[in-house]
Amino acid sequence: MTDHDEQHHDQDEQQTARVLHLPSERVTTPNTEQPATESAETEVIDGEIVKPPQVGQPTKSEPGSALVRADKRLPILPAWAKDAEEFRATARWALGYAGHSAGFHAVRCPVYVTRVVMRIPAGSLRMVGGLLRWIGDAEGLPVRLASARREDAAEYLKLSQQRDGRVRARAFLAAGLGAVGLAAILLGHAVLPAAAQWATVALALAGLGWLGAPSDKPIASRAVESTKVPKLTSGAVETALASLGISLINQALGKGGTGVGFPRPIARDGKGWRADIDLPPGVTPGDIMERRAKLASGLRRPLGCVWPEADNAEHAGRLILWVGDQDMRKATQPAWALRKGNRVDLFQSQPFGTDQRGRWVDLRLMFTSVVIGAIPRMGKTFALRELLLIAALDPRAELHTYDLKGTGDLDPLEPVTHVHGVGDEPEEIDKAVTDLRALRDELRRRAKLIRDLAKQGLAPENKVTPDLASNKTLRLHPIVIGVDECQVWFEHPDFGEELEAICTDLVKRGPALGIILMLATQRPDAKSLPTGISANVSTRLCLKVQGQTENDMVLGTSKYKQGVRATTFAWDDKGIGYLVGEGSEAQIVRSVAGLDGPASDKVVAYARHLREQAGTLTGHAIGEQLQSEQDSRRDTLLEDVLTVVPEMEKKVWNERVIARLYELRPDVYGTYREAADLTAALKRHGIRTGQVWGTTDEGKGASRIGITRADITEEVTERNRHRDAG
Ligand SMILES: Nc1ncnc2c1ncn2[C@@H]1O[C@H](COP(=O)(O)OP(=O)(O)OP(=O)(O)O)[C@@H](O)[C@H]1O
Repeated sequence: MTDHDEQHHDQDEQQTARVLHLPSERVTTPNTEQPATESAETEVIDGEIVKPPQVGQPTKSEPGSALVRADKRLPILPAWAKDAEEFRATARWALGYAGHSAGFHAVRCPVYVTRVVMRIPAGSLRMVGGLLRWIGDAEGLPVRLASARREDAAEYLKLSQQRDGRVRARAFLAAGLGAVGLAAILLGHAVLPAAAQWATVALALAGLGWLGAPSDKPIASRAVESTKVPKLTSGAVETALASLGISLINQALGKGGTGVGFPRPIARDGKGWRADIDLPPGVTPGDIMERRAKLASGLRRPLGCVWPEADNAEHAGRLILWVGDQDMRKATQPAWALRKGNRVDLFQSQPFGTDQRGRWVDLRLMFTSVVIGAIPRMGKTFALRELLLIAALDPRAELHTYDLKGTGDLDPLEPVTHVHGVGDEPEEIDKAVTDLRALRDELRRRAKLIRDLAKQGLAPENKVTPDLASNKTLRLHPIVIGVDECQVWFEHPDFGEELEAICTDLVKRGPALGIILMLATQRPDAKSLPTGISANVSTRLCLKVQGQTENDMVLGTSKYKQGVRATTFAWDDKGIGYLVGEGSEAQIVRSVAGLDGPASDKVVAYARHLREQAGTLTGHAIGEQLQSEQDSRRDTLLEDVLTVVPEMEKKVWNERVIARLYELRPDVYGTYREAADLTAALKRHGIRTGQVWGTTDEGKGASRIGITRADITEEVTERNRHRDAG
């Protein structure tokens, strides 16, 4: 997307301004990148050629003011203070932490009191002993003894005199303080209320008890040790890194090594701790991510809490380690704004899932195409169905849903979908072929229409705008096609190539024209997800996969090398995957949990209600069947009749037209046996047949049922005129 596009989109958003959700992070940002291709590794996609600096040469100073420096400014406020949701989460954590400590100590109060009482004698002795040692100048004793051992009479005499003076002074001071203390006690006893007196006595006894506690056994136990979420410390991180068995790290952490760097303090980030780590030279975040389970073991945390990531904005050795308080797969997700139904505008970003920090990640479906890949049972269908549910909540969107596995996972969408295919039986494949051929024609119609509208200044970016999509007469509403287990189509022996060609076209040209293709597959390889499609798709979601090839097939070339590895997900990480949105960095996202069949039914019920109000229920949703391939061929009946009846033949008997039609297309017109068949077929096109005069092969004149060519010409002309206008 160009800047211009984005500006326009912003305008669109302003025009249709309606706050649906306050995202903390947008997935959709302007995309200037070309989709990854197989050759992307060797191609310069974007950027300028920069001469590498010569070693040992002085680097040129940057032009401009001496005050302008390339120093990186750290944010004034920490991330958690800038986002309302995060602020609340952090405050909740702090309050919880304080509450826990308070509760912990409150429960142990009787134990603490007993400990204090038991330690009062020892405390008293310690206090008296300390006082006597102070008055007797005990600290000077070793020096005096040393001078006595050396038999240095002069020095000993000097030290003794000093000691005598000090003892005298301290004795007086102690006696004075004692007298003042006694007077204060008597005064307090006379003037203070009884409660204050008891409190003072208790405080004094507590002080004695505290004094009597051995230093290795404090009176209060440590509350933090018993909290479920220990603070992440640099020491813990280093221990965990050292447990990974990476020799470069072990060298760095060993004696005389450089250690690992912590460019900023470990701090709270959302519902967890974030550590930015400079790994030793030669170690990449990918090396750590591969050993996520070992890292979790080293940190003594559940696997679902430990999320190492590469920081692509920094150098290749910078790791961001986020350690959540709770296992991501068990953490309760904040409520999904669309769960109870909500009108949606597909031109705006909608909440799709939550990241590790529990923040919503939004996705804009318009102008995109989606591929979802994962091994079976990881939540692929749930994610696809969620996207279709979001689409269903925009009453303008026309849905085409294909559940090629045939288990009915997409059936909840039946009340709103325009075309619904289930399974891979021949008639279902026929239906899909017919539908996709029609969609290809629709794509062409839209391309032409957008071109015309752009000339009139109505489509400034040569793509569908919210206004154009809402204009019913233009028929530029969003069309959303969701296909689960799409490999069934592309591997089909007869139609595979054709379906692949159409889908490739839809992925490439569809987004600008308001056609959104979403494909999900459990076997992301070149056959089930053709490269023409995988290279051009703009939004990718990859749940757990087994290897690098599948990873890069779904997420884009080189993603594995860059450290974006969906192979690191565990078997229990259901619904958790890497999401690469349009022009945005890969991020870990968990799709909406608990969006099962009954929950989907509720969303669909609302979506249907919206469509009933908007009058946009069509096709399968209102019981209309998609015209079969044969039916759609009959659409060319009028043209075919005009082909077989030359202009000079004004009127022709039905039987003769049927014979000629059969010669033209035996497979289509083989079912026409008598004149009435043609009469019935023409009637569906609004054409009436009647008695017409003609001559038999033997030259005899007769009146039989036939057509008037002019009626058909008129109807075809009229229809073409309407189609062009539409
Ligand atoms: N966001 C999520 N949070 C928790 N569990 C989830 C989430 N998404 C899906 N699941 C669970 O994962 C399981 C598998 O989901 P789903 O049927 O979508 O997998 P699939 O990859 O499509 O499997 P298959 O290939 O067999 O169709 C379901 O039981 C579902 O409850």
